[in-house]
Amino acid sequence: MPLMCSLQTILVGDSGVGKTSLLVQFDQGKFIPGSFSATVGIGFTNKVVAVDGVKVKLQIWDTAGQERFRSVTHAYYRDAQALLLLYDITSKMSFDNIRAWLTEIHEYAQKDVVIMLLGNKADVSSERAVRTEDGASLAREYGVPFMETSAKTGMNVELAFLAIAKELKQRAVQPLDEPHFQIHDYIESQKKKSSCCAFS
Ligand SMILES: Nc1nc2c(ncn2[C@@H]2O[C@H](COP(=O)(O)OP(=O)(O)OP(=O)(O)O)[C@@H](O)[C@H]2O)c(=O)[nH]1
Repeated sequence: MPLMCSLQTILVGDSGVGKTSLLVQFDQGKFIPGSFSATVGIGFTNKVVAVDGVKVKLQIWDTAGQERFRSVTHAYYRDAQALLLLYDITSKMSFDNIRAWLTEIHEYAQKDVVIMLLGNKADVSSERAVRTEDGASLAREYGVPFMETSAKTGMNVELAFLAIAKELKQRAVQPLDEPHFQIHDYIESQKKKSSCCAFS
């Protein structure tokens, strides 16, 4: 299978929402429970995924959510083609901060960056502080796709990254006058499928 393109994706959101855990789950298929060790600065992982018969290399940058690293991470926004913006469904504050994150993204990232909103820690339903419909409605307001994920169980983790890879790959190969791949429709159809079938 030929390697088609290399794409840069960046994970952002408040400290502790689960950015590193999401990336570890996607890359290694595991969740490391226990004490929380905040990311210092920035790290990255390369992951090759197959999209419609071609290989796409995702270079995924994992940023530190802590305020004191903000100027370091801004520098990486510029080169990103996609951005996964996370909040924690058990933290209302992390959700309330999403608007501020989006303001920063619009200031520093490329105009056509693909943004996806993720409500992580969906496995911790007993401590839920943000309703699914509130996440969906904020995403609609900004015109970005949305899903809830769990870095612990793996729920929707692969789907989030593969939807991004598919969107970016389509943008890279598709002439502008052809009908565009619809990331929202794709995610909804895959969410319905995933309750019964493997991702394809
Ligand atoms: N139950 C549950 N815990 C999670 C999930 N994702 C992350 N955690 C836990 O939340 C804590 C913070 O996770 P990290 O992945 O380090 O968070 P981060 O967003 O990378 O934090 P910074 O590096 O400071 O920006 C850790 O204790 C994780 O084990 C999840 O989906 N479910």
